[in-house]
Amino acid sequence: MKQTDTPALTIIFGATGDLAKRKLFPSLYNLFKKGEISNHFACVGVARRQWTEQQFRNHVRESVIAAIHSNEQMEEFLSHFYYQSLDVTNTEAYIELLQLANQLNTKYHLNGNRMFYLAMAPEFFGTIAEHLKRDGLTDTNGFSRLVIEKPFGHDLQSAKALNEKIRTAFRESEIFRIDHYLGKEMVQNIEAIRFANALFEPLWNSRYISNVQITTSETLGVEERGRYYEKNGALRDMVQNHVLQMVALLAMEPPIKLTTDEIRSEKVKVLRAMRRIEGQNIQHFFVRGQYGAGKINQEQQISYREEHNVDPESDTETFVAGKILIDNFRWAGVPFYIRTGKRLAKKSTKIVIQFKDIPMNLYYQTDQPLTPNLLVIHIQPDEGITLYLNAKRVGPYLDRTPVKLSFSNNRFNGINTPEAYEKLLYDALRGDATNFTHWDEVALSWNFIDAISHHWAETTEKFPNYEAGSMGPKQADQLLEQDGFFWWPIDYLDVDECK
Ligand SMILES: NC(=O)C1=CN([C@@H]2O[C@H](COP(=O)(O)OP(=O)(O)OC[C@H]3O[C@@H](n4cnc5c(N)ncnc54)[C@H](OP(=O)(O)O)[C@@H]3O)[C@@H](O)[C@H]2O)C=CC1
Ligand SMILES: O=C1O[C@H](COP(=O)(O)O)[C@@H](O)[C@H](O)[C@H]1O
Repeated sequence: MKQTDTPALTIIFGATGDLAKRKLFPSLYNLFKKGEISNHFACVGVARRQWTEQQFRNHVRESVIAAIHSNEQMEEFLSHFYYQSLDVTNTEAYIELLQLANQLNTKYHLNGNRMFYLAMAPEFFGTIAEHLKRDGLTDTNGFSRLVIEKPFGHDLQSAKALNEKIRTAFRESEIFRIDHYLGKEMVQNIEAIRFANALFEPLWNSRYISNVQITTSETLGVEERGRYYEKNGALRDMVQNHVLQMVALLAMEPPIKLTTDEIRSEKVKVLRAMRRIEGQNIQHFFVRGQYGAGKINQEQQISYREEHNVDPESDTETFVAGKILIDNFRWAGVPFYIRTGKRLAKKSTKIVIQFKDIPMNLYYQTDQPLTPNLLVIHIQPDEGITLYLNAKRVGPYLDRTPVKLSFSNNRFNGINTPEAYEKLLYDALRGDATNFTHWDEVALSWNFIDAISHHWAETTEKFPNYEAGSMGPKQADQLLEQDGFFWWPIDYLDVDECK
């Protein structure tokens, strides 16, 4: 059986919350079943409510069953779970946690290794980190790692303040900032597609690529997260982190080695090269939207302003489209279009690389342009790659027709590709920080985003400006039309539609 052979105690702060229930416990269970966390593992759940150990174990069991409908090895798995009721703002409480950590260290032979997972509201991140150090939890003869959830700050200034606080207790190499998109199979595949194929890398530049399109659309609204979303909006919630990380992976230079530091250093260069758009100019580059009522899959949806915990006159954006320019030798003049939004027509994340037209059309109907070559990376829910080419249509005429070469990861790896959180937890336990964001990346991303959010805070938009079930406001289409492009429709691109 495969084992990380990394004994460790995982302490989850916010263990009774939504993220722990939906993502963390099912991921730990999968790792346990696959033998990827060893028997030398223990997990302590921390939250305020006064649960017994048994109540907590029942909660973990229910969470796992609800998420992955499996009960196998469950009792053995649950026997590694403990609970500590604690208010993280209470200075006294950490002493008991330290005692429990020490006991479990002895019982499970954990070599003093500790991973602190902060699955709580961000206002607590700094306080917890400070207490962990002050009360001796980080003072261990094994490793001490902090896994920290988003949002990492609200803007550059608050992110810096948070970073300074956590850096009093943890070195940069001990901090694992989660961006769950970096745990997705096909996001990780971007590097392999680019750097393991002789076919693409020579073409991966402004001479051959006309534009890049990244769409990450959701059918969900804000669900129970209205309070959080009101303060953040789509720009901070999705673009600052997930979308810019995908841009960086697509645009970076080949690293000299596939190591954490080399990859991060190339991503940082892309984020530095992104043109910072300011003031009135922003309206030519970025579009915001907010959903009104509408239908998705025949079901009527309410408008954003009617959602729970949302201001009925809210100006928070639930949709962003933008054009990003990367001012370096490779990408000068190539627009990277991005869009993300809630209550759109379909749940889908796709990247389209559109190649430039060939210099001359020799085929029948030369007055009509050939379909451009496209490379589509399907991130979710379908996983795969499609290459759109032109081929000769069967028959006597020199006519051509578009054809697709498709690879579906679902068919290749089976449908159960590991959940992003499972991979990221595994990486953090092994100490591999490649798929976590370095502080420099976070700071540069905020610097880019702040210019837009500041401008938007000073100006208004007529909201709502798109219907639930559509693909966003019409201004998002105009953003491409002004450059002579259009968004490739996501239905047309679906991998499973391939003939
Ligand atoms: N849920 C999701 O899908 C995602 C969440 N995230 C991030 O993960 C983090 C957690 O989110 P989520 O799980 O949704 O939040 P929840 O509100 O569901 O959970 C918050 C948790 O914190 C505990 N808590 C609150 N105050 C205290 C306190 N003073 N002392 C100790 N425990 C406390 C709560 O338990 P109790 O009330 O018992 O104290 C609960 O376990 C956030 O940073 C969020 O942005 C990121 C991506 C997705
Ligand atoms: O980080 C977040 O991501 C989810 C979308 O994640 P996905 O894996 O389902 O694409 C988004 O709904 C949420 O608002 C945001 O905080």
